[in-house]
Amino acid sequence: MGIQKVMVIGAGQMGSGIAQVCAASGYSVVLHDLKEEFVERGISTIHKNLNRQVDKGKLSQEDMAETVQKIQRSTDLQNAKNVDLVIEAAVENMRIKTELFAELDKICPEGTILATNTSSLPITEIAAATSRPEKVIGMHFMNPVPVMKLVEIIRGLATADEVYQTVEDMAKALNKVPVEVNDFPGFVSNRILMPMINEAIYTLYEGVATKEAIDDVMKLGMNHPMGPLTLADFIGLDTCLYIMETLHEGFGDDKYRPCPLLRKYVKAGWLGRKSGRGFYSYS
Ligand SMILES: CC(=O)CC(=O)SCCNC(=O)CCNC(=O)[C@H](O)C(C)(C)COP(=O)(O)OP(=O)(O)OC[C@H]1O[C@@H](n2cnc3c(N)ncnc32)[C@H](O)[C@@H]1OP(=O)(O)O
Ligand SMILES: NC(=O)C1=CN([C@@H]2O[C@H](COP(=O)(O)OP(=O)(O)OC[C@H]3O[C@@H](n4cnc5c(N)ncnc54)[C@H](OP(=O)(O)O)[C@@H]3O)[C@@H](O)[C@H]2O)C=CC1
Repeated sequence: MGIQKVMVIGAGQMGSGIAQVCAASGYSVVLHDLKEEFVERGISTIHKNLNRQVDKGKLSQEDMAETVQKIQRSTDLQNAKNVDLVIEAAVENMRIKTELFAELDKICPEGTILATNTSSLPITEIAAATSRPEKVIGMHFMNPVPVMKLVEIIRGLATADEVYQTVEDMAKALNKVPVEVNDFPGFVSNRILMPMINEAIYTLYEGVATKEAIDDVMKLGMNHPMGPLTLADFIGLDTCLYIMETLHEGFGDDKYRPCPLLRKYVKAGWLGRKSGRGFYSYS
């Protein structure tokens, strides 16, 4: 099962990064989002990242041009009709993902693998929206995609071994390190990371310390590259809330209840770095 052409759905922070690394490794990429302006925003992020590498002398102008020209823009899902692999990186919402997968199942050729970059949602449930659950798999990249080495690969109940192998090979071709995990809420990464972030938000909510102090404790005391509140802003507070809700519902255990302050910020539209304000302000 050779992968040559990939559609990435969602041109946000994850989708743009995934499109960039796929194109840089020689794959033809179709970057799809609902509106042209979102696709253009994703393309401009890719330009910014590649330009940074050119400025540092890590990438030549020619290689940058070659990468950029491998990315085709799309606002019509029918463009999935001739791709070998779809990597879905739209918003963390089960209804949106199952609707997309049901539609892709109708559009894509029989052999096309449908992967999702979901942070926490059950792969098996997403797969059940299609008539090809054996070709549905989780391919969970980490943020920022061009930098982080891990790709968590999640098998759904019906995922075929051959499909797993193809996706693992592709992750290696992208110069990433694949790690296989089973289909449980939050997989491994967010089952461990997100309760820590949620606890940091409770620590702020209960007035134990300022946001800066909480971040400093974890950065200087535990050597984390970013404090948990800075990291929450970086991931997106909406995504953090959706993940906590998936853990809470999926395990039925109140230890996963999202902090009310997180809910309040998301309701206010304070989504973190991507909206200009979260725990911190970004101009
Ligand atoms: C929610 C989920 O489902 C799963 C997740 O993704 S959870 C989030 C996982 N990610 C993390 O935990 C990230 C934690 N933070 C870090 O590792 C670091 O702060 C960081 C890599 C983001 C930045 O590192 P830093 O040392 O502070 O900054 P800096 O020196 O400027 O950058 C290091 C490199 O990353 C690159 N970089 C930084 N931010 C970037 C971005 N947003 N996009 C692309 N590249 C970026 C820089 O260009 C630089 O590249 P070179 O080594 O080629 O020069
Ligand atoms: N942020 C992170 O650190 C990580 C996130 N993830 C996962 O990746 C996915 C994307 O997250 P992220 O990139 O941060 O989110 P963003 O909000 O940055 O981007 C999501 C993009 O998808 C678009 N979109 C929404 N619905 C559709 C649709 N039906 N069809 C096509 N495009 C759509 C959005 O458009 P609009 O603006 O109109 O909504 C937006 O441009 C989520 O599932 C998330 O859980 C995985 C790893 C890390």
